[in-house]
Amino acid sequence: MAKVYYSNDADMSYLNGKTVAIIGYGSQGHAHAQNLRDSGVNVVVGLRKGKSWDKAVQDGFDVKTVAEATQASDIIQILLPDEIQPDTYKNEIEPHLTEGKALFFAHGFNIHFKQIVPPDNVDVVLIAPKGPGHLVRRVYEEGFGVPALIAVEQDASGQAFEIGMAYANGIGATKAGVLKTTFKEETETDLFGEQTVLCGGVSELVKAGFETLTEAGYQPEIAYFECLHELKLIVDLMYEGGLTGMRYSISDTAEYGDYVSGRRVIGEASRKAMKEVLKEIQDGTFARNWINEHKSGRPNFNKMAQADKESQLEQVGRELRSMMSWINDKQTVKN
Ligand SMILES: NC(=O)C1=CN([C@@H]2O[C@H](COP(=O)(O)OP(=O)(O)OC[C@H]3O[C@@H](n4cnc5c(N)ncnc54)[C@H](OP(=O)(O)O)[C@@H]3O)[C@@H](O)[C@H]2O)C=CC1
Ligand SMILES: CC[C@](O)(C(C)=O)C(=O)O
Ligand SMILES: [Mg+2]
Ligand SMILES: [Mg+2]
Repeated sequence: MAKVYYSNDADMSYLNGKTVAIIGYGSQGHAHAQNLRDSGVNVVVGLRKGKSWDKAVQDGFDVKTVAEATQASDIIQILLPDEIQPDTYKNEIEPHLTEGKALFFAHGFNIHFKQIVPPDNVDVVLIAPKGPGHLVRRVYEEGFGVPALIAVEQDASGQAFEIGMAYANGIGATKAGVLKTTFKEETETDLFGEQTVLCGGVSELVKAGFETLTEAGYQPEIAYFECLHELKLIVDLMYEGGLTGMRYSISDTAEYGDYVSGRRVIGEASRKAMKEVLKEIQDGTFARNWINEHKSGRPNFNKMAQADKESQLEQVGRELRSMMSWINDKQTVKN
């Protein structure tokens, strides 16, 4: 079982006299910066000129270039998109990463796959909230916290874990619980989860269900409601009460169908495919492919994204969501 740490295990004095640079002010960046500031920590934000820069200034932060923010700080939390991090690190962070500083991440990809190799004389720590940044901020404002993972890859100071726990406390995570892991475990399980279940698995399941119904002659709008729209209702029930909670709320007819048909759809073939995906994550094949895809201008990524955007499922979805006043879909085209 994972070891879990709470507020009593954190000592904020490890951040006394220290400045934290939050590099990036997107989903995670704005939440870490604001929560730490509200917890009394001295924060600067590192960015390039643009939308996020203006927002961070508007939110009252001392905003600097990434190089200046790194220079001015003791703890540097990199909250840039993962594929951008290696170049920004090389050009703007590494030259100012002097002995005794600490490099923080919210996802282990670049350390685990050696796209960033920090010097031996700095701490390397992971604080990964298990929720999107806007939830991390909202729950903190409500007086609670979102659970997070903590991992130490390099402990140059001898205090890397304690500094990490103080940081986790500053963003509110210790109120919920902070689970100890490693960069390897966080990276591999995060990639596995998003590819096979949360993003890749669910998207393909939805597409397959929608196409099966429409090919059988059912109306696309009805297929959309049954295979995508209602997913949220079911996921919300799972989120609140696990599989048992979800099954408590659905009809017995649905529950019986769940038991007898679910495993026919996600059967041995899917489990075998999941094992293959996991192996390619573990042996670095996926990381190598993604890094090369990004470096070569993302031709396949763009092609696949475009194909799904133009699919009947997405066209019907945009139309139907425009009828739903409570949904804020920035992509919905209203007639
Ligand atoms: N999103 C999430 O829920 C979670 C994310 N993570 C991890 O957190 C990290 C950050 O992800 P996320 O918050 O989603 O990222 P976002 O895409 O939301 O934000 C990225 C930020 O980086 C800035 N940025 C992009 N390129 C540069 C650059 N070249 N120089 C300076 N600033 C730049 C962007 O500013 P601009 O406006 O200028 O583009 C923006 O402020 C990643 O490691 C991710 O894996 C971990 C857990 C959950
Ligand atoms: C599930 C997607 C995720 O892993 C996340 C928000 O945790 C990501 O990389 O965006
Ligand atoms: Mg994740
Ligand atoms: Mg991820």
